Amino acid sequence: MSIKLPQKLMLLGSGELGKEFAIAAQRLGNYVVAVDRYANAPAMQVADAYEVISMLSADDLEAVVTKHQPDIIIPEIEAIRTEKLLEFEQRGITVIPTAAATNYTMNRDRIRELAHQELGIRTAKYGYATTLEELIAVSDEIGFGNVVKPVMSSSGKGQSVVQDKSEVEKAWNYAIANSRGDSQKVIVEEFINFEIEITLLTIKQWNAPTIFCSPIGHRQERGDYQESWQPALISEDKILKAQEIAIKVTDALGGAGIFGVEFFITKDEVIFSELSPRPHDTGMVTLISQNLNEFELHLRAILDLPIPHIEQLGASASAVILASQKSDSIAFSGVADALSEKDVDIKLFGKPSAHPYRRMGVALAKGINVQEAREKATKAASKIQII
Ligand SMILES: Nc1ncnc2c1ncn2[C@@H]1O[C@H](COP(=O)(O)OP(=O)(O)OP(=O)(O)O)[C@@H](O)[C@H]1O
Ligand SMILES: NCC(=O)N[C@@H]1O[C@H](COP(=O)([O-])[O-])[C@@H](O)[C@H]1O
Ligand SMILES: [Mg+2]
Repeated sequence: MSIKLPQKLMLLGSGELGKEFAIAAQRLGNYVVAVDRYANAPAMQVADAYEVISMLSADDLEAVVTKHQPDIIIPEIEAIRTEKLLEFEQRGITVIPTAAATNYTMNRDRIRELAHQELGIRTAKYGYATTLEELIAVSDEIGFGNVVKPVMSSSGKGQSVVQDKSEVEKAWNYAIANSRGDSQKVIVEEFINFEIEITLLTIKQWNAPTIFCSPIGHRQERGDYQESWQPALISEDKILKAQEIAIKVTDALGGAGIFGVEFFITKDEVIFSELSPRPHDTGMVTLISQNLNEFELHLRAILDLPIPHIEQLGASASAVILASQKSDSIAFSGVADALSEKDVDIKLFGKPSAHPYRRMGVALAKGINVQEAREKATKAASKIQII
């Protein structure tokens, strides 16, 4: 297969990850339509056209696809009416990585069943609940501490760590209140006491073997990523084990594009957690750490362009810049100060409004080792204030 350029690409979801993808796509002259639930979303600012719709509405999706006639649809978030994507695919539009893959990963339960039940991959012990009573019962089976998450959510929304029985009701209410769409189902997972958690960026190509980036280590708070670094210092045999699992899952999902495959690494085990069939937030470190970043890799894989070599450029890190309060008028201070240090870069996403913990930007750094890179990135991020 050889894909002619330019292509008309429709991004479903237009946040910071979509913005960097749109920039990569534009650099090869493609036409980008950015879609999201609110106006002036980051990717819309760099796209040829944009649409504001509910991506959970089949009618809204139909209207924008009819209007723009994209060659390729590229989901950027999980919460999309994925049944509609199956229909578009049947009508001959390419959906990345495949419509079935977006359907599997829209909810945590489907991808978990695929990995654990069908492919026999080691995951945390887990169960589901659709009422508080069920959650109480299933929590007892799984044991404490455990982690309760809505089956449809991302970036830690609605997620809590439950230490004992007295906290179950609070976790239920929090999960249901923060679930995306109309889902009332939660997953309970055994708490894994990992040494490190990693994202293995896995690039599945149309006509070439699957390739990998060097593993990315990360640290999360409230279920949301705070800093990431590359390379993650884990043993070669654990990397090979993670690659083997990533190949299994991504082969089952099919198609082409980058996947962020998440693992918990314990002293003896490599435990599959979940995956994004698209660039991963922790993979923003590749904006500084590689010759081709995760967005360029996604684009090349989608457009069947060669990836002759992925070069890791040395110890690098990213640290998030979070909002601390609600605001509709965003301005930043401290940018000059943060950029005064060598090998430090800042990306500000241009989100039009803020609320507590919303990710507004990211600081990137290179260092003589991972520890120094992390310190530089964290220090740079801390200098940026939202005023
Ligand atoms: N079973 C578990 N044991 C220990 N920690 C966990 C467990 N499940 C989740 N976590 C912690 O919470 C983080 C977020 O969980 P998870 O990746 O499932 O949520 P998410 O909302 O899909 O996040 P994202 O969309 O940003 O990838 C994990 O990266 C990990 O740090
Ligand atoms: N872990 C998934 C993730 O990082 N997704 C990224 O965050 C955006 C939503 O941000 P918002 O909630 O601030 O609008 C999404 O559009 C995507 O770029
Ligand atoms: Mg995750």
